[in-house]
Amino acid sequence: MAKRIEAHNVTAYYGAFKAIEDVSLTVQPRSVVALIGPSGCGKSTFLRSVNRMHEVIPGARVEGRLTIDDQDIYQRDVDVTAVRRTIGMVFQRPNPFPTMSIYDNVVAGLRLNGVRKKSTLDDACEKALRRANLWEEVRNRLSRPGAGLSGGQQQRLCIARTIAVQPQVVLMDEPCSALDPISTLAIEDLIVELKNDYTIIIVTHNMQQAARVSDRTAFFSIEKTGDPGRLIEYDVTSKIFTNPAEKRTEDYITGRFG
Ligand SMILES: Nc1ncnc2c1ncn2[C@@H]1O[C@H](COP(=O)(O)OP(=O)(O)OP(=O)(O)O)[C@@H](O)[C@H]1O
Repeated sequence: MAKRIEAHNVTAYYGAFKAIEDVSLTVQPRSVVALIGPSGCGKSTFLRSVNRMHEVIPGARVEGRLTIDDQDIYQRDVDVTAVRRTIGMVFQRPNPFPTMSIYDNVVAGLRLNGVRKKSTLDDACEKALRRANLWEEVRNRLSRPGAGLSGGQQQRLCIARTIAVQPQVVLMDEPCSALDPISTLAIEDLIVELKNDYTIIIVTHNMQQAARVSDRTAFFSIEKTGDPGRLIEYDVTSKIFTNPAEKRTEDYITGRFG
């Protein structure tokens, strides 16, 4: 199920502004990669280019090659909706559909894909909620609004909604930044578990989080304001945090800059 992601010289623009330049990296299937770096260095931009969300912004475009198991997702004949279905995304703030029940939130994507059979939806709902470590907490209130859950539960609901459509890659953009420490640890445990089935890329400002959940870490940075973000160093997470090859990485992780 999980897929390998390869970026080759990915450059992304917002109109004339080049936000990231020549980013090349490979993410192995069933692994977690953390993207770290100072604000504005292009972590979210890179993340959104992996499921073709970047181009949703007017004037935004991507150059270079991005492949998912050798399929170039920017090729002209690629079905963008299919790409986004394969590559799920979890955002900074939990964003359950506010008027929908917990159940309807989880199966929303399946319904969009045309699944109507109640038993199929029921099974998928339970499976996704179990996978997201939320089933026991919500099994008796599936018809209640998703918006009535705590922040941490809402984020796990959003993860359940994302995995219900069986993506192969899950992108997470600071998924814990709005959560308390206990909910954060629950999400981190979940990320580590989900790695058994999915390829995961996570943007995080929290170095301990990157160290706890990721196999590899990519450090992005910018030289000066107005310059594009670049990938400075990409390596096994323990190496990045204990013995980075680049001085700029060391300065960042030790808090000397950024
Ligand atoms: N919609 C947009 N239109 C124009 N420029 C944008 C847009 N979104 C981001 N940018 C710019 O692109 C650059 C990279 O932004 P991005 O959000 O990818 O950085 P980031 O590393 O994720 O930052 P942060 O850690 O603060 O979330 C920044 O200079 C930012 O101002």
